[in-house]
Amino acid sequence: YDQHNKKKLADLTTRIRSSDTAPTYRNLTWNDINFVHTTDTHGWYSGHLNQKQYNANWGDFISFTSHLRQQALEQGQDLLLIDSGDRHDGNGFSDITYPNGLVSTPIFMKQNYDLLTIGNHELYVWENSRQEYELVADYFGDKYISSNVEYKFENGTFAPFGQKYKYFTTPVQQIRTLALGFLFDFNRFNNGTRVIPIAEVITQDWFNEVLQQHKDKVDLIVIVAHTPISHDYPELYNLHSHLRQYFPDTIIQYFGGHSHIRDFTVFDELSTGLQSGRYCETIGWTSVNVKGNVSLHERFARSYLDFNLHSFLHHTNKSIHEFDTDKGKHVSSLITETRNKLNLNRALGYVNGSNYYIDYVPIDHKNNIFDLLTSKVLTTLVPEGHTNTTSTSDRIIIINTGSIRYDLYKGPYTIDSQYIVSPFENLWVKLTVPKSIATQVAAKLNDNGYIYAKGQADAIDNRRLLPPHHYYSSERTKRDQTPLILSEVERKKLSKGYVTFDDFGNDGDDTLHKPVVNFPIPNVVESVQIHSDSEEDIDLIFYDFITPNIVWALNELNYTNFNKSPSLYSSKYLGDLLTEYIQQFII
Ligand SMILES: Nc1nc2c(ncn2[C@@H]2O[C@H](COP(=O)(O)O)[C@@H](O)[C@H]2O)c(=O)[nH]1
Ligand SMILES: [Zn+2]
Ligand SMILES: [Zn+2]
Repeated sequence: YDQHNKKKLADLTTRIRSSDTAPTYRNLTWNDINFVHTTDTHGWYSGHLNQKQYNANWGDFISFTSHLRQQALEQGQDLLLIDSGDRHDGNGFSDITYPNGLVSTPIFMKQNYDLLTIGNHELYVWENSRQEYELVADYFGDKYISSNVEYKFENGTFAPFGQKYKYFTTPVQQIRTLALGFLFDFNRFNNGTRVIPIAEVITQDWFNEVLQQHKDKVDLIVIVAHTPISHDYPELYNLHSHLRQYFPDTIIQYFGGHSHIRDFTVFDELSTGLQSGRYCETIGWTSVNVKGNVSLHERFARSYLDFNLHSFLHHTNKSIHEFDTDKGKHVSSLITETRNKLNLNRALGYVNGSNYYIDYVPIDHKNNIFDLLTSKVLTTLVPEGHTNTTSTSDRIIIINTGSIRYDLYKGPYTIDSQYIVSPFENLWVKLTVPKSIATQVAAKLNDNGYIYAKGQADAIDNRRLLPPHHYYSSERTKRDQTPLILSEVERKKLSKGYVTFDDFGNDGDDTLHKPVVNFPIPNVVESVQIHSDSEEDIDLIFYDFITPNIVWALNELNYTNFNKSPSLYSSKYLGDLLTEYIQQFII
């Protein structure tokens, strides 16, 4: 804890002292009921050790919410903590253990959430689902809401993770609340679980009986979802139309996730949705006036808080010396101890020259990580049983961009860095196909919009498996942030960060930033390694995880004459390949 806090204090004092970088903040708007939301934390509970603007850890977050709860109480208002799932995959803190999350999830659980639900990353591997059911859902009891995801017992029966719904009255304002939880129509769940699509749930008797039973007893509906709230992703909007049949005049607050963006959308005059980014970069805030006949903007307010101590001190009006609670301090110590035990900070190499970004630069830019992978790193992939690549024949290697989880920053490259960038332990498999076909597969997989494009959200659409890194739907654009106070902003140098344009405008980010631009990234990228003109068939190599997508693309290309189960090409994980490349070459 001391080591962690000394570094943070040092960061902080430099920032506070050098007033030209001290950020300009937008304050939170409080109301009858206030919500703090996290989603897609993906194991980032240590904080971002090399990004000051996200330098708070889970212990700081616990201290922060403890002060917010106190403030709500003093103001005679309610405050609820909500999480929308995806709690590992993408950080060494969660992924270095088997199963993922073994030591990180208990730290996540130290935060006393009031409502939480399950993400798709809790469903790929059965061990994670069992941990989620037996540890997390069991611990949170009726606060864990999952209306459409179930866990299968050995006897073949199913039960929801936690509860299918929760009906309760809030402690301060006595707001009668019905809470439901939904995962998007995810079809890669392991066979010890199942996901019932929202479209099916709204036809089920149990669901409509719950709505019918509560239709005159509810002041507020809360939907905790691991489902995007963007307008061009239909599932929650279809749910909303159904709910409005039973609750035409009830306030409905949605909390979304999965697409890793900051977002706030208006469902109707009495309903909005908040989504709170990813990777402990963002804490989402929304407050709701549940009384009276007020306008949309008087009823709802939202903020996106940068996950850093400076922001937390500002919003709680605490000094660094009075901020840490005992529990927050304890969790910070636990994180430091656990990281040391896991040896996560052990350097494996060094990234010298520059950062390699996922989408801060165009996909073909020399500082784009996919350019580094396809033009350099993947050329070093050696077939199983071979010792070098000299003998490799012409080949094309395809990876899904969703498998690369974060930028590669210059400086020490540690065990943690490897998991942060490329956590998935996928085998490489191959199909030998005509060159003329192999060269079209990546384009075929990229010529489809992600599942958010209208009409493509149906269950058979296997393109859902390949979302771009984080998805800004077509109507989302990046605009310069309206300065809070022009003269103040002119005088201060803004740091780069999120500038979020949503249905309420672009004043949601609590910290003013110079916008980072997110360039579009495709579903897949390919490393084309063809050196001869021969018309021989070539090896098409890809992660075993994306086999369904490759098979889909080959069928779409009317090429069906292949063995449906590809053969093993290499068991060298991409993360290890990248590490070896960094150790071998100065990049
Ligand atoms: N190559 C692999 N990609 C994977 C694997 N598991 C997930 N993924 C990718 O992640 C996204 C979903 O991430 P989310 O945080 O947005 O839910 C998924 O669509 C894949 O692109 C894996 O084992 N291997
Ligand atoms: Zn996620
Ligand atoms: Zn997800």
